[in-house]
Amino acid sequence: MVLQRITVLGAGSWGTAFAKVLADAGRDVTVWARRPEVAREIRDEHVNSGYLPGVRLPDRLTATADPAEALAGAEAVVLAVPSQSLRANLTGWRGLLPAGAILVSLAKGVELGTLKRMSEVIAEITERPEHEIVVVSGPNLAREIAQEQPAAAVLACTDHERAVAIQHASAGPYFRPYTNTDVIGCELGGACKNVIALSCGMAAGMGYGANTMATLITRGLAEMARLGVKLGADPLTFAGLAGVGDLVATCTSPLSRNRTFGERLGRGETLEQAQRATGGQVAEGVMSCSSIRELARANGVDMPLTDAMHRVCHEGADPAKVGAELLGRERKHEWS
Ligand SMILES: NC(=O)c1ccc[n+]([C@@H]2O[C@H](COP(=O)([O-])OP(=O)(O)OC[C@H]3O[C@@H](n4cnc5c(N)ncnc54)[C@H](O)[C@@H]3O)[C@@H](O)[C@H]2O)c1
Ligand SMILES: O=P(O)(O)OC[C@H](O)CO
Repeated sequence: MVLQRITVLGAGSWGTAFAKVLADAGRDVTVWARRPEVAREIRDEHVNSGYLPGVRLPDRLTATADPAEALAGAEAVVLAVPSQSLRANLTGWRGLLPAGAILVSLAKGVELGTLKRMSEVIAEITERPEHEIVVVSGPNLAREIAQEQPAAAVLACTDHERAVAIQHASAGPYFRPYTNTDVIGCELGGACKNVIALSCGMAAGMGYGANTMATLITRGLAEMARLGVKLGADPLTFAGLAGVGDLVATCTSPLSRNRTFGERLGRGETLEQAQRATGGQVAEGVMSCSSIRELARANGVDMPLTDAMHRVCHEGADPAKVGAELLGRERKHEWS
């Protein structure tokens, strides 16, 4: 399957950076931007100054604010909007999706209310089988990729052929995509790491150092793997790019919006203050801590860090008190 014409729906940080990856790999790419002025800037000036300032976009990448125009003739459609708005956006685009186009999800989250992974939401709205959906995950901070810093990613799809098609369409000198058939593990890894990154940011904001970060990353990995395995994921996935890889990148980088958001909470800001300061950029963990916590509870899985972040974000709990409670829990074996 050779793909040439690809549409990216969403012109935020990762949508634009991934569109650049595809164009640099030789694909003809059209980006849909919600705001016409963003579409115009990408199309005419080859920049997206609001999301990726200083990055020159390839000439073969164009943009429009008209979804019908963006989607005409697309062989693959990349969904690059935040998790909690994917359902509403996709419902509007449903009738415009070309038959047979491979659907690709960039979103990292679990839907509030339904507790569905993004590929499950896409399958439900489009009435397509899940094997037609490819999930992109891994340590992929958009700004670094847009600057052409080397990185790898995972393309997960239960249909290996479709994953390979997107692999061929996106592989290039600075972007190395691997295929994987464990969609559940890759999606849960991507969603859960945002919550753990919030907790690492919070710890940094409280003045803690490397030992605390390493503890949160490692125990975060333990709880996300516990949930994943319970829901049918391959435990090995969590040792890979969509697990520990993305955890390390997001939990340690000042570029991560989740980590930065958590840092503000750790410094004593309220949720509203932190939201105002991040100026509309999405920190998916803020919502996913609640949906993942609910998913874990429904499946009898213990996720103390996720529960703690829910309490800080949505119940006004004091970070220091929550930290003390985490340390004071019943003592246990590392793997129990
Ligand atoms: N930024 C990254 O480094 C990165 C990397 C990997 C994965 N992701 C994931 O990709 C998804 C998209 O992230 P992003 O960084 O491109 O987000 P972003 O906030 O930078 O951009 C979101 C885009 O979606 C559009 N949009 C449409 N409907 C919206 C709505 N109701 N609310 C908000 N925005 C709406 C916005 O206009 C914008 O173009 C997220 O799930 C994120 O976790 C991001
Ligand atoms: O900036 P964040 O925190 O949304 O993280 C971005 C990516 O998911 C990192 O892989």
